[in-house]
Amino acid sequence: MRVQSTETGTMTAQLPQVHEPRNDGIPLDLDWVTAAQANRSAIERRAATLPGRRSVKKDHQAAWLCKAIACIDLTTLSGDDTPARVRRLCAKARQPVSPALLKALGMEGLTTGAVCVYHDMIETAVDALQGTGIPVAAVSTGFPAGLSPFHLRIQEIRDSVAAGAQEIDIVISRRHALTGNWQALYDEMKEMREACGDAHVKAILATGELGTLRNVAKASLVCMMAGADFIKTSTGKEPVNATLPVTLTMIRAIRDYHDRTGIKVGYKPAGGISKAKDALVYLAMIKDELGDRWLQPDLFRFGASSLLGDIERQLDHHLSGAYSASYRHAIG
Ligand SMILES: O=C[C@H](O)COP(=O)(O)O
Repeated sequence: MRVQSTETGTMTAQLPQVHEPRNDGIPLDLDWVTAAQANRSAIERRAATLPGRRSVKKDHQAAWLCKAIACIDLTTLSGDDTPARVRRLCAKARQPVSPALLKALGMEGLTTGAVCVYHDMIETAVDALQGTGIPVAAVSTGFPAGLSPFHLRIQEIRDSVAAGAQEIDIVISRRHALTGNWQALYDEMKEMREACGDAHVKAILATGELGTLRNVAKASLVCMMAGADFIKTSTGKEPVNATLPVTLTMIRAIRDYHDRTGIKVGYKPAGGISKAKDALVYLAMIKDELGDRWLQPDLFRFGASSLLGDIERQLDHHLSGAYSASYRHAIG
């Protein structure tokens, strides 16, 4: 059996990579930013209907779960990270589920989208992923608070790129959004994007600290105008991380930006996404709001440390009819 279809159309778990032009950004358009709205009650009503709306079963579900794996930034961001833990994570990224399972699903060669680590672990990860094509993403700029001196944050980006990170997850200064200083946010983001060079940059908004969905919408637009390749919800360290209302707000900003500029920016929900069924809701929402093109790793990622383990468990169940113990899928 090969898992290649979904309930609503054909989809392989790893579609051929299409290369979009990067988002080089546009001048800050304050009129557009100021006019951005987010109707919290309407967004929350819509978000509340999402989990029950689309249910995918059997082979369709397995295809969507393989798609989710291909879009995971498999993450470890702990104070007690060690090279050995990062090497185990990289082994999991290379072979996210057991060879027998992959063979049965016809998904040999499936990998996660990236491995995401702190700066100090980049070289270990690059070494462990050699020959796989799996990029290393690094959280830089004084993650998670982003409050170290600005020149050090810029230097950290440069150091992370020099160490081999192909993707840089930066954190924005929340105070710029909270005080409505959109020019400062734009300038900061632009300088960070420049420091990344050819490495792609994901702008972490830390939405749980931005106060309102309207701020989330505005900060999303400003970061895209300043050249973010992806906008990302959270560090995983805020009290509230990725949510469905925040996701609707951010992906509608992405849609708006695409409608007006023709440029596609990626989306990364991160923090607290640990269940396969939640991943399916996110994928269905992306399909509905942005379309199939965004269901590829160059435009969509999950930032997650433990989601892969639950997906593996569900795929195991799909083939064997029985649930394995979660300790069998410890990493990821
Ligand atoms: O960017 C990724 C997040 O830090 C991962 O969060 P998580 O550990 O809640 O999955």
